[in-house]
Amino acid sequence: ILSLLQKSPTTKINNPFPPGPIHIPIITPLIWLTKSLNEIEPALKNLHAKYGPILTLRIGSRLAIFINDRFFAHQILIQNGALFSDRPISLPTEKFLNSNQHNVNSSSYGTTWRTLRRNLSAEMLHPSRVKGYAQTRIWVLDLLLKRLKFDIKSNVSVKIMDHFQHAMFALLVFMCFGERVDDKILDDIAKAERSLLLSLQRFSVLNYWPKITKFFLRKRWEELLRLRSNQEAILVPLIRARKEAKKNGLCNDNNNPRAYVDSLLDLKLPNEEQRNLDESEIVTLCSELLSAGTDTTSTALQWIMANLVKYPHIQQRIADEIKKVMPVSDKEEKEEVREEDLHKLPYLKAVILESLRRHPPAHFVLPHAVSEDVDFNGYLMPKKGLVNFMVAEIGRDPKVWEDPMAFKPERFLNEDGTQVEKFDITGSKEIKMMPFGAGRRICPAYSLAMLHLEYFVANLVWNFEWKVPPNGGDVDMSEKEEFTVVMKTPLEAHISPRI
Ligand code: HEM
Repeated sequence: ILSLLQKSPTTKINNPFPPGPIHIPIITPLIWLTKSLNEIEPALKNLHAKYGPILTLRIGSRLAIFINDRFFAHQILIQNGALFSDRPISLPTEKFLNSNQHNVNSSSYGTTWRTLRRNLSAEMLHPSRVKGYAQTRIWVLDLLLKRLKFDIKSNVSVKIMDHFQHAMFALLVFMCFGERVDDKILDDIAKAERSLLLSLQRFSVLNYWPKITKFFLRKRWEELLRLRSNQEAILVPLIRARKEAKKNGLCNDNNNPRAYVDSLLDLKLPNEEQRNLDESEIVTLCSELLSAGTDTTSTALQWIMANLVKYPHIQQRIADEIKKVMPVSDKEEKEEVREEDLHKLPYLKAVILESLRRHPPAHFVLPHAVSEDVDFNGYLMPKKGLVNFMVAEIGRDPKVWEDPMAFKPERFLNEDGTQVEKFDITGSKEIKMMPFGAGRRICPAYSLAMLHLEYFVANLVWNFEWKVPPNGGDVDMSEKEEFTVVMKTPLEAHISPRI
């Protein structure tokens, strides 16, 4: 209770906080606290309509500022990035899972974050490294197509989300540990990661009055410990196996590109006496890569394919575009669409951008923390205050996007069908949508994610025709919150080989 009564940090700036709804000490902060961000999204939309594009909520002991305006977002994230790129101090359960803020997404804006992010960007996401995993993508595509072909033999329609998640997982596990783990281990890793992700909200209550909850909610604390040790029990053997292989000089040749774990085993933390990461921290960082990359990408894939089922003419146009770049072949098996050819497919890219605009997998970014008191357009943004952005709303702004709820890939094309001046998804010059965030904390993997989406969608359309199942009615595009914002009714499609 004491923490809920804490005063706002003292400040020399006398401006008011941005406006917000009535604050009843203890009661309203607790009400907001019990809900996830996605749960309060509808309330936030109403509050923005009432108070304008910048508003304040007190959530627990924290002051949270929400932005629903692309110019403000640009001012904060790009023009004043250094002041708004910190993360909040993690709560006890979060600290337990993120190794005391030793991963990219949770670490404070400073040397550790820079070291971890630079390592991820240089070692895994640099174009030369991404190229090194081209064979892995071919293998995963083959895996995905085989699973779909197997499924359509016995089923009239296929629930595709599991297949997408499995494929993304296989790909990221390979990039992480440098090996093709068998299906059983893959399943175990996926289950361990998902059960942690989906339980986070349930554990949040443990962060308040830990001394009391440790006693009254002992079972829940034990469950958290069990989930983490289960995750370690699965991932540590893979880390040790790679360490051994590295020692024996078996890693890092053409057949065996450098894995994320290799880079983590070599990494030293400059502001912690150049120490290496310990095993538990490596588990945390690998888990971050897997969870940040799997659900986001497979959710995006599902929304894209749902739109292609809903709008067959858009699907057909992609298929026609691909046909033009494919070599004539007399082989019985279809050739795959190669990633070198993706740049020749502007309509495909437009479809993917339109889907990320209309159905961003994340409706908010991760909370940013303010580094020092800031006078922002006459309001006080206090040090340690949280700032977040209405990502979905910003991409649906009718002042930028005509008929914003309609699915129109042509928005991203010139009249002659070429790409509109390379649409800037990073928002560095101006923000029109921000599915990957923007500025210093932007998703470091946005190019890799775009590559994955283009490569898999191209090949899924090239290999199959996707339709509504017989008697399936229309595709239900309602949203539901999980870790990402997913389809409320998961996509079920009737798929048949494309002739
Ligand atoms: C369609 C796929 C993806 C979407 C929509 C997406 C979206 C996002 C968003 C909105 C953020 C938060 C930005 C902020 O806090 O301002 C983020 C951060 C992050 N993403 Fe992604 N992401 C995707 C794929 C990936 C993949 C494949 C990886 C890893 C291989 C990844 C790794 C990360 C990491 C490490 C961060 C934290 C960055 C930091 O705090 O510095 N993401 N992503």
